[in-house]
Amino acid sequence: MDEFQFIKHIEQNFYRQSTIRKGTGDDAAVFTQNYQETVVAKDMLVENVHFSRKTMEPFHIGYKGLAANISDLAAMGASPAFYLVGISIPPNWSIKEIEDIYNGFKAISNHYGMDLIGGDTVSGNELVLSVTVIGFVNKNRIRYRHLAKDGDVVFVTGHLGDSQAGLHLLTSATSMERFNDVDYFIHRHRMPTPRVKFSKAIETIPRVSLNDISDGLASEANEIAEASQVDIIIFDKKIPSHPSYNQFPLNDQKKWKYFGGEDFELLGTVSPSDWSKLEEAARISDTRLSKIGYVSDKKDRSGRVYLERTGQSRIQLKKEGYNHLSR
Ligand SMILES: Nc1ncnc2c1ncn2[C@@H]1O[C@H](COP(=O)(O)OP(=O)(O)OP(=O)(O)O)[C@@H](O)[C@H]1O
Ligand SMILES: Cc1ncc(C[n+]2csc(CCOP(=O)(O)O)c2C)c(N)n1
Ligand SMILES: [Mg+2]
Ligand SMILES: [Mg+2]
Ligand SMILES: [Mg+2]
Repeated sequence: MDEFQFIKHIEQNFYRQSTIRKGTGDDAAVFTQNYQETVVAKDMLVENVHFSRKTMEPFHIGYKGLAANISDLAAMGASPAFYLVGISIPPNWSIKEIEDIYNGFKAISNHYGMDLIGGDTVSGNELVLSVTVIGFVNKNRIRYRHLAKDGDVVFVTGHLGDSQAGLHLLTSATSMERFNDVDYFIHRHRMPTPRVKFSKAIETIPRVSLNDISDGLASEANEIAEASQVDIIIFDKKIPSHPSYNQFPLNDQKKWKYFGGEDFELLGTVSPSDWSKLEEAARISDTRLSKIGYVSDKKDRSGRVYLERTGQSRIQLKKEGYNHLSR
């Protein structure tokens, strides 16, 4: 199969989005849009950085590559519509394996009614995916990070630390039989759920600041605090974790839930007067929701995040976490 046959092979034969005028098959894609805001994001997945052939099957690579991108749309309040895929294919990957990556894309794109409308195919030494997603959101419902205000409630969806726990189970030398809920943690690592349902369910709330957790809670909370120029206080004991999470070494538990990343949960802030609406949205979207802290209303704020631990002094939670260029 050559490059052009490959493209023919992965093209969709019908489109779900009615706004599409031209998908794949010309020099570029064309879609029409009139009243909503268009939201665009790109995230890459690189062999031996984001995954190894030991930790992920090809299907998972495609699934997670698109899930990470959809998560950024959810973090802006946008509904996913389109995606484009740049792929560099090494000679030692079979066409069957590449097809399975695309089966991963198809599985999750199907779920959100998304269409593949373009991309690029090249050969290379390592498998690299560069995915671009496009979504839409109503003008006054964009969930910028800079929207946090004094006195807001700080919340997070789901459980934190699961993804790195899953990676640990996949890579550590100790036998998996020693652990409970192995399949759960591995699934959370390989096939994370972007919180689109929750993001749509909170549409009735006028102001929410939101960030998705790709680099860890500490990093993402600092991004909200810096962008909004507020101080955030987080309660250590309120961080939600899976009932079996306490089976891992204490140090790892702490490391993964604050600095691990790849959980793709949503972290945000909302006015206390809208908290009950948020709870209702969590209920109807079947999403776990936890109140984990608050935005300080003191005057001397500096865009920092602090961690409150029972019986111990308050410490600053620095912007540490997964960082590609920390060298
Ligand atoms: N190489 C680049 N060129 C142009 N803009 C970039 C580049 N890398 C990142 N950005 C932009 O910087 C901002 C922050 O990107 P970042 O990747 O940190 O956010 P994210 O996608 O939410 O996190 P993550 O990649 O950890 O999932 C975004 O606006 C992004 O588009
Ligand atoms: C084999 C293997 N080794 C390490 C990791 C951990 N990891 C890689 S990228 C990342 C943060 C998010 O990246 P980005 O900022 O690009 O979204 C994390 C936690 C992994 N998943 N697989
Ligand atoms: Mg990114
Ligand atoms: Mg993000
Ligand atoms: Mg990152």
